[in-house]
Amino acid sequence: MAATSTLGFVLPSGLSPRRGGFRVSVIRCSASPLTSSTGAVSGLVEKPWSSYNARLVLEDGSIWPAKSFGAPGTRVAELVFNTSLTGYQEILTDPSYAGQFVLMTNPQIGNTGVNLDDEESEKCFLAGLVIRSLSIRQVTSNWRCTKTLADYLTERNIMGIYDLDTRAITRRLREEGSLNGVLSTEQTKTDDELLQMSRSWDIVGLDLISDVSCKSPYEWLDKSDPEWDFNTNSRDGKPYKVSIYFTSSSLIHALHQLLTLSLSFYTFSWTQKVIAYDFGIKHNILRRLSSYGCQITVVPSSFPASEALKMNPDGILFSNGPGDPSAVPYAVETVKELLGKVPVYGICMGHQLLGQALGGKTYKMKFGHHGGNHPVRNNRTGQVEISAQNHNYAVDPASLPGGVEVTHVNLNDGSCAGLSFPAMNVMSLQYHPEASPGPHDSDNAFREFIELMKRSKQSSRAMVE
Ligand SMILES: NC(=O)CC[C@H](N)C(=O)O
Repeated sequence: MAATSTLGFVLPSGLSPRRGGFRVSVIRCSASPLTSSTGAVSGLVEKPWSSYNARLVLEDGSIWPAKSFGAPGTRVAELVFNTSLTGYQEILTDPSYAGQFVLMTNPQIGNTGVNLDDEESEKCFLAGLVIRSLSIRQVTSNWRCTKTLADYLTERNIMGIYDLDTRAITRRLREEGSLNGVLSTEQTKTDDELLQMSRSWDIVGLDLISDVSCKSPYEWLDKSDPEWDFNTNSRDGKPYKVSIYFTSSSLIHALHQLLTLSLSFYTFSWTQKVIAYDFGIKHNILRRLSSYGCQITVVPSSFPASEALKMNPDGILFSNGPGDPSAVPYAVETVKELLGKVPVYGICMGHQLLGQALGGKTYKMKFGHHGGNHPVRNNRTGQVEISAQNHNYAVDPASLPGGVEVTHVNLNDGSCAGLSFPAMNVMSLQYHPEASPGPHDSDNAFREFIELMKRSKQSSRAMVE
């Protein structure tokens, strides 16, 4: 098989990426500033090849020499590629990447360092970051930057490697599907040992949610920073209000209208109480809900449905989260218990759990969708949104019972990207309306959830009256 070098040259058959990549890289490295294993600029003149201190070994037997810029060690995970051009800090802190190495197809990573605002959770949960070129201290530049990417990863004990042919690896993943791999800086481990390690591990069937979920319930108050809030319709968290206009001069008619409108005002001005099941929730989901006026309680993945119902919520959100939805039957049971009792909204893992709870099946995709440029068609409006996505599993629409509508379709491969089951006030999206990182086209989905909760409240009020 022909191998591609770190500069993208195709090497003759028989040369492994390891040897080929190594030779060509030396040329490139001699033109770059030298770095130590933590990414710090070194004053010493080193032989460039001496900094090839890491290996990525994939289960298909390919070995990719690289330079380490994060934590040292040896870790096994599934390798996925992400096509986002920006937003690496949000990707690093998205808990849905637990159990995965993320390879960024954008070759320039680290240019803007990291800052205090772009965190999507408290920690980095991914197993490691794989990039082509690392921007180091001299060229990290942004007005919000507080730290270099290398220092950030090292402090958080996350592995990072650079200076390998990410383009060739992406092609491999696209052709062969997601591959398991081992990232190692340990020179004492042989290639064979690392290969065996990658082949004896599997993400399928692992419950990764319980490691990333919160341990006890908490209230969430933070809204999107008004300076960054791209959707003025989210009203900055103010409760919903209606304007009252009188069109009749008749006093009786006016009084009647006033009574009717005050009832609807009562409904509209009521902040929506939402319980958010944390399967690995991203902060921007919570910020967007809060900006739309919701009062949110976040609960752990194991929180009993009966307890959630006792809190009398207006709606329940099932969040994004890592790994295989079939590995967490307890979460599917919780979703089932809540179905039909209160309006529900699923995002990504939440969507997959809803798909299963409704009687459908999920399957593992070839290499999934990870990036900020996925076109999705809204079947109801015919409009196309460019969306942020991060998932390796999908709901099989053919497995769903009658009455469940596929509302959104991924236009790259026709896979199911959204569901609705009006009879039970269910809506869900396979992708990320909260973006972070990514385009904001789908933000309206949060408003649709608010409207679903309001409609359900109005109809239960009508039934009581
Ligand atoms: N972002 C997510 O919620 C990911 C869902 C699931 N872990 C998948 O890979 O499909």
